[in-house]
Parts: sequence; C-alpha cells; structure tokens
Amino acid sequence: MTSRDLAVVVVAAGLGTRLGADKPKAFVTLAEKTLIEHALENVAEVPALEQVIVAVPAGHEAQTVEIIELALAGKNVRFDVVVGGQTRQQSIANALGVIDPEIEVVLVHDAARALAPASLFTRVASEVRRTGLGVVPVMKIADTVKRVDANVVRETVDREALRVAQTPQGFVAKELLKAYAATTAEHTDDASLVQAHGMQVNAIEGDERAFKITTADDLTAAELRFVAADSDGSLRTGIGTDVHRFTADAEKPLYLGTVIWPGERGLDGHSDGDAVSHAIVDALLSAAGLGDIGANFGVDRPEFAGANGRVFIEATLKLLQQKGFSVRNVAVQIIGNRPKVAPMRAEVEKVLTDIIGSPVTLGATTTDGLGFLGNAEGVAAVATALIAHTNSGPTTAPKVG
Ligand SMILES: Nc1ccn([C@@H]2O[C@H](COP(=O)(O)OP(=O)(O)OP(=O)(O)O)[C@@H](O)[C@H]2O)c(=O)n1
Ligand SMILES: C[C@](O)(CO)[C@H](O)COP(=O)(O)O
Repeated sequence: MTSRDLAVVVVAAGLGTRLGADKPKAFVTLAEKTLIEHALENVAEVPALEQVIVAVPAGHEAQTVEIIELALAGKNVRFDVVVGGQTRQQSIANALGVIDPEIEVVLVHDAARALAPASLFTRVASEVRRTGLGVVPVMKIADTVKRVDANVVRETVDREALRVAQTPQGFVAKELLKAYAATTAEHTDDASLVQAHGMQVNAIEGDERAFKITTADDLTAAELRFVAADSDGSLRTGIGTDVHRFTADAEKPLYLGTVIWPGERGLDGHSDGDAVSHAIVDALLSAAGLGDIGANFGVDRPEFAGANGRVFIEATLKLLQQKGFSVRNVAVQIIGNRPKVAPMRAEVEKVLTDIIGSPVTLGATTTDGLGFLGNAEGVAAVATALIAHTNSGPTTAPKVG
C-alpha cells in the first residue's frame, strides 16, 4: 500500500443525550474548544492523511466546515462533511458514501473520543497496512466483572480475556465498504460489523486518552486528566531573524519593536522595516510550527504594506491562539552599531510585553565594526520565543484584538 492512502471518518452526529448539554455533544466545549475541534486537531497530525469525512447533525455543516478548514490549514487533505443518521452506524454509512474510491485504509473514529492522540491513529493504520485485517484498539479492565440478572449476580466473569473497545478502528477500505453494503443488523462498533461478515479483526493496545466522553463527569475528567497535564508538558521554542537596510529617505522614522525611535533614520521594507517585530513574529511562528512571516503575511498581501509591527504580532498571536498556544516569554537582540538601544530598552520592552501579554526582553550587541551591521548599512534582530500548548491557557492569554 502507498504511504498517502488514508481516510479518517469522524462521527460527530450523536445528540449526547447522556451528557445532557443544550447542544449536540461534539459541539460542547472542553477547555475553550469543542470536542470536534479537539478531535480534528489530533486527526490533522496523522501522517499520510488523504481524506477526512465528518458526520454531523443537520444544521451544523457550515460550522463544521470552518472547524475543519482551520484544523487542516496548510495541509493538502480533502475533506467532506455529511449529515449523520439516526444511529452511529447510519452516520458512518453516510460518511462512507463519499469516500474517495482510491483510499486503501480507513479509520473510523468517535468525536466523543476527542483526546485520542495522533499516535493512536498512526499505530492503528500501520497495523492495518501490515496485516490487511481489521484493527481495534483495546484496554484491559481494571475492575472485577459480574454477569447480573436484574440485581442478582449470576457469576464473576474471567476478565483476563475481556477488553474494552476504543476508536479509531481501522480497516482495508474495500472490506469495510463491502461489510457496510451487506449489513442489515445494527452493531455498536465497526469491528463487530466487519466480523459479522467473516472478516478477522486484531486488537492492539489502546490509549487512555482515547476514552469516550459520555457524561458530564467524563467531560470534567477529560479537562482535569488530559488538558491540564498537556499544558505542563508541551513547551516549545522558536527562533526568528530579520534584517533591514537603512533607508535613503531622511524623513522616514525608525520603527523597532512597534515604536518610533526619535532622531534615528528609518528602515526600508514592504512594511515599516521593523526588524525587531518581524523577528518576534518569526520566532513565534517557528515555535508553533506555523511557518514564517513570508508564508503567512507575504508581500502578496497588500493589507500589510507599510503596516506597523503590532499588526503582524497581533495577527500571529491570533494564529497561535487558534492552535491552542500561549506565549511564555520572548527575548530579542538587536545587532548593529546603530541605533543605541539602552535609551529605548525599557519603553520597547514595556510596549511589547503589553502587546504579547508575556515578558519580552530586549538586548543589543555590535559586530565589532565588522560587516553591513558594523558600518551601519542596516539593522538585524534575532528573537527566541517560548510557547506552551495549553488549550485552556492557564498562564498568559495572548491579547488578541
Ligand atoms: N446517530 C449517531 C449517534 C452517534 N454518533 C457518534 O458516535 C459516537 C459515539 O456515540 P456516543 O458517545 O454514544 O454519542 P451520542 O449518541 O451522542 O450519545 P448519547 O447516547 O448519550 O446520546 C459519537 O462521537 C457520536 O457523535 C453519530 O455520529 N450518529
Ligand atoms: C464505537 C465505540 O465507541 C467502541 O467502544 C462504542 O461502541 C460506541 O457505542 P455507543 O453506544 O454509540 O456509545
């Protein structure tokens, strides 16, 4: 099988009766994002992804398209949104109706298992590719298990052979399509549906984070156990550099760190030449894995012509916030013989700290008179950024205009 062969079906059309919210479960918020957003962000990280199909309740199609577009931004992945059916199985059948016929492996996933990590999808898909069989992730049972009749306990079941089934469940696409086309009975998962049509399904180790959010208590548990834990663990650093030439226009003011530096000659550039702000933007984007300033706010965007550095920084903070990142700190260094940084350091640090909502420090160095920075042809700035993947943003929430 090829390496770009994968479709993921996400079923999100359930009503969430047991959760008891005022909206369908997939559109309920967990740590500032809906369950479907969490699920799709994890799906978007899966390698070799070719197509994503999402089944939602009628009336939620447009909202879902926006969510998918954001989750898959910058990725060459086809997506489709379908209206779900009366049952989970019917929702999947509707989704399979629009699958690309070239797809070889399909994973079926519950939006209700919103925190299932990309690594679980990858393991399931690899096992399908390796074996050509159905694959279901399972968890052992920690409790003693009883078979009961009403309130009478009939027996204690040997739990050694029992497992709890999770999603994503993976299949060779044509096998799943064949089983769905032939089925008349209702099944609670896809593994049992394909087995009923004589296909073998293998189990692999599941993942605690793939537990199903069914009740309000599950939602609280998800918040406490996973999102909070994630916020401590995932710090990321980024680096950015920018250089601008001093302008020949003696009237143009110098902007560095979004503010005017009185008495200094300005810098050339598509925007206002603010090397400090642009280096910060690159550092933030690189930390978040979102490319660089050229890729996001290139010279083909007329709205950024002549724009102040604040515009770029605020737009960048918005991108980071949408991806669940918050900024911990930024450090910038100006390199060059001019301008003298000490008189402006406190003001620039304060303004940038206010914009970013986290500490920003400014340093400076010369090049010992060497090169284009030493002979004052231009100014360079290097920035580093530390950001955290918080979702709930327990530290600093970026100030987004
Ligand atoms: N007609 C349905 C029913 C369920 N699902 C999806 O199947 C998954 C597992 O279902 P469950 O957790 O039981 O969700 P609900 O059916 O929404 O819950 P409830 O039974 O409490 O109403 C969920 O992601 C749900 O959105 C679906 O797409 N279409
Ligand atoms: C598919 C599933 O999540 C595997 O455990 C489960 O069977 C869904 O069941 P539900 O009755 O739709 O909650």
